[in-house]
Amino acid sequence: MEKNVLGIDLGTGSVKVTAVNKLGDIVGQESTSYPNPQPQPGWSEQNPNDWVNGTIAAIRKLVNDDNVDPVSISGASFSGQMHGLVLLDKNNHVIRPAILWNDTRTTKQRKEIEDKLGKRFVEITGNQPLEGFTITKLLWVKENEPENWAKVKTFLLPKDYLRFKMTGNIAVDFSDATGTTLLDIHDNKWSLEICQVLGIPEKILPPLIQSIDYAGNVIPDFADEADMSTITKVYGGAADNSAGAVGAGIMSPNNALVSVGTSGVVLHHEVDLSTDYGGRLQMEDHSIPNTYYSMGVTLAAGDSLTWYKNTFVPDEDFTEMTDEAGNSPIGANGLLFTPYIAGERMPHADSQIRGSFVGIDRTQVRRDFTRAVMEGITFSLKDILTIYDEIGATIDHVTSIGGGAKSAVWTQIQADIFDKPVTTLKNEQGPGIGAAMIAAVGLGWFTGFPACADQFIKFGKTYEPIQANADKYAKLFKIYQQIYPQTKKISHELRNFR
Ligand SMILES: Nc1ncnc2c1ncn2[C@@H]1O[C@H](COP(=O)(O)OP(=O)(O)O)[C@@H](O)[C@H]1O
Ligand SMILES: O=C(CO)[C@@H](O)[C@H](O)COP(=O)(O)O
Repeated sequence: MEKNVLGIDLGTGSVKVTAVNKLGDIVGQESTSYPNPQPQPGWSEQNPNDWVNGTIAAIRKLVNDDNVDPVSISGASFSGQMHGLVLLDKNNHVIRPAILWNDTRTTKQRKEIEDKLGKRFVEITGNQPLEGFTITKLLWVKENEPENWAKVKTFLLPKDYLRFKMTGNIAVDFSDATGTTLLDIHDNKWSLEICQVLGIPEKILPPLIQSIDYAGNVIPDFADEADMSTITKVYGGAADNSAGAVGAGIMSPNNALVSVGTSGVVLHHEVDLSTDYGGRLQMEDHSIPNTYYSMGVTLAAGDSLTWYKNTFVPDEDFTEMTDEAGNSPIGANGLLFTPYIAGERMPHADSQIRGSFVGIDRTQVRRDFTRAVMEGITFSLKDILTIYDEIGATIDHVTSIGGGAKSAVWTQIQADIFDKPVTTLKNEQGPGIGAAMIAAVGLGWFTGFPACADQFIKFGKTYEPIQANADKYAKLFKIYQQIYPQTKKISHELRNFR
């Protein structure tokens, strides 16, 4: 009988489940969307049980509509949206909605950590204590919801909660543990120094596992609900950007990953911790054992386009809308957009900045606005690539994944703005393929990730930069870079009106 692995990509907009056979062929792919409530400006939450129910619904469709035999599913693993805080009580029940990676309510807690630990925090974790990271969310609950804090037995990251519901076992994998910024990245242990200084009880720290570690079989309750078999072995899984890098074959430093999902990411493979980014970029443990990756994150990349579409173009699908933008010229007839609609993380770690359209002219039409949004998101990723340039990294090629890579118009814009060749995957779901690869390596189907990559990764088209476009974008990028410093004060003053 054919054997398959499941890659479960728990994104912010939806969960995508991909079944892949031993040859690396996708034999089924299903997804379920779920809401992302924003109860106040800057807040972003999700109900962890929506992730579980969404995954169950997607797997049921895979089994019943795509005819993936449950007994053929030898292994499953995960790619998960990072940093989100799931708090569990003594009965392992969820205490409050998860506080997500793009929730920026925690500026006060960020400052407290900076005041108490200063540079030492970056030395230990490889990261700054930014609003997005789990540690500031823990402190926020401790300070603002003492009744919930008193109930906390442990905490998990999003995909780790899903794994717990599938296997009954509690653990966090290392690639998501660095994203909490509570892990000492040098010795891969929870930092008791940070816990002590910030008053976080050691007893709530969950056990740590590697991405490729066996984490248990699917338990009968979950198998019944999802039409699965308890034969399926479950493996640790990884932070979505780690899994995305694996699924896109980013295994050397000259090839960067760009991901446009809800967030936007530029990611660089790091063989060790020798490059000191000083917290300007994130540094994370990788799912490939004993390696790391650095990355910069735009908080609202695909999220900006989704906001724009829902608000102004609700009756067209993404493909129609982005294709139409292909008929607007480079620079959208003089219109620029900054995607800071949820604040920004990198290069401007500013929870109060907000987005803007600059240069609106009465000759412009809808396609210009759509193009400006797509270009502005891409400029924000170029801003991150510029940090790598300054540090001296040699990146000569980009692999592009995530929902944004579905659009040929946008991928060409990426090639032109980055002024580098950009390759897509045949199936843009890099994180899902990466998650399936983790299960395949965990099962021992392959000797390691490089051998699995040879079989599982199928590249699509390469978009070469068009020099005339790249030259125009280089000039526009200089203008784009002036918008943040010039709108910062205005954005901050508007805070009280949001
Ligand atoms: N056909 C398309 N063309 C361009 N962008 C798209 C298309 N479909 C979806 N997107 C963008 O991709 C984003 C979702 O990407 P995805 O990788 O699924 O995100 P997540 O993992 O955060 O759920 C959306 O926010 C949207 O902006
Ligand atoms: O915060 C980060 C990475 O540090 C985000 O990249 C999240 O991991 C969410 O990812 P998507 O839902 O956009 O894939």
